[in-house]
Amino acid sequence: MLEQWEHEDVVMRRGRRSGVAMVVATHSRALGPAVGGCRLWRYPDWRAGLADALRLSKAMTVKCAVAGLPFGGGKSVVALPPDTELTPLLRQAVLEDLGEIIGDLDGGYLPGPDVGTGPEDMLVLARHARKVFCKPESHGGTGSSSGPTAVGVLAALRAGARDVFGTASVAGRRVTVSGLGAVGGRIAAALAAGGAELTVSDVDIRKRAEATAAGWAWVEPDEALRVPADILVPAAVGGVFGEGTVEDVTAALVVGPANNQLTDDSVAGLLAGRGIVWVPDFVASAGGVVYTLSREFDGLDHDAATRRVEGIGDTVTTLLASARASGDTPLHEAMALARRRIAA
Ligand SMILES: NC(=O)c1ccc[n+]([C@@H]2O[C@H](COP(=O)([O-])OP(=O)(O)OC[C@H]3O[C@@H](n4cnc5c(N)ncnc54)[C@H](O)[C@@H]3O)[C@@H](O)[C@H]2O)c1
Repeated sequence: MLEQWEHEDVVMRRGRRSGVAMVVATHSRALGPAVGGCRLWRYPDWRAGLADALRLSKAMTVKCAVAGLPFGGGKSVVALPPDTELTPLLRQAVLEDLGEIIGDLDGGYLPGPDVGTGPEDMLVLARHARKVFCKPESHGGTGSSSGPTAVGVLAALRAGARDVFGTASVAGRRVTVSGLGAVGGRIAAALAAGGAELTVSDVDIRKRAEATAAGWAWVEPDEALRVPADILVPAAVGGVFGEGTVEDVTAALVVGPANNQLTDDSVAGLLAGRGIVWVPDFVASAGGVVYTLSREFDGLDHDAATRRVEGIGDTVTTLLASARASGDTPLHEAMALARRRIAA
């Protein structure tokens, strides 16, 4: 197993308070300290949590490199057993345990929130760790990064629309947003305000009433790829596009925040083969990390940090132009850019 790892450090421990297995994976510090969120999630077993930490930390290295950030990639995963009831006491114990591991790394891995954790949890980690990102604003942090993530996706979407349709405007475009959560909900509202014809989808049926009240069409999640659309925004879970689903996609442009949208990298070629422009998820979803590091590390104010996030649009324009010129996929171009920056 070790022979297959490209990672610099992987620390795995059973929490001494919680008894829960947890991993802190540092993929690369070639460009700077490793940043990446803390995932607190139920897994079938600890191996699945370890695999997730390895995969997600590598994705963070690429995300930071393409976004031009002087940081490396890391991730921490607390692998709760499947039937665990996460009581407030257990939550406190796992966060203290995780904080201790991060503290031992002495600033080599700088955490922030991810699936299952939020700004308040960062206060627990901060008792042990040298630096944590996204503490609540009341404690001097910048809080949740879902707003800036949405801003970055919208910049990527406009750049993609300019490339595919010749205009960045979404007025009159049929757009499907799958997943109306913290990021997808904001994207849907902004697209509707820009005149898009929206169709939305979520596994949480309560979102249907919100969507209907806003005047948006609703589709069940398993129909989201198939419904006629110009642009598809995956804003829910990963693994959306694979050999069995690429054929279903009707949109000419796919761009959204959901992490790890492809079941494997070869799917980028299948999408391109159908004439679909897919903006790599790690490019489109970098707004949160760009904003947070710009504010909390570089000390920029909100407006300046937001301008940096909007720069994701320029990155997408460049990547799509070089993909068009080379005949390679946007994924290939983005990975090549990351490799060049890491090697420089
Ligand atoms: N929040 C951020 O700053 C950020 C940054 C980078 C990437 N992302 C990624 O973007 C995605 C959305 O993040 P979020 O913060 O909005 O999460 P969230 O949990 O707030 O929202 C996700 C939404 O998707 C819905 N959903 C789950 N499974 C679904 C399915 N199969 N079909 C349709 N809807 C489904 C959920 O009910 C929920 O409403 C995630 O993949 C996340 O990892 C988020």
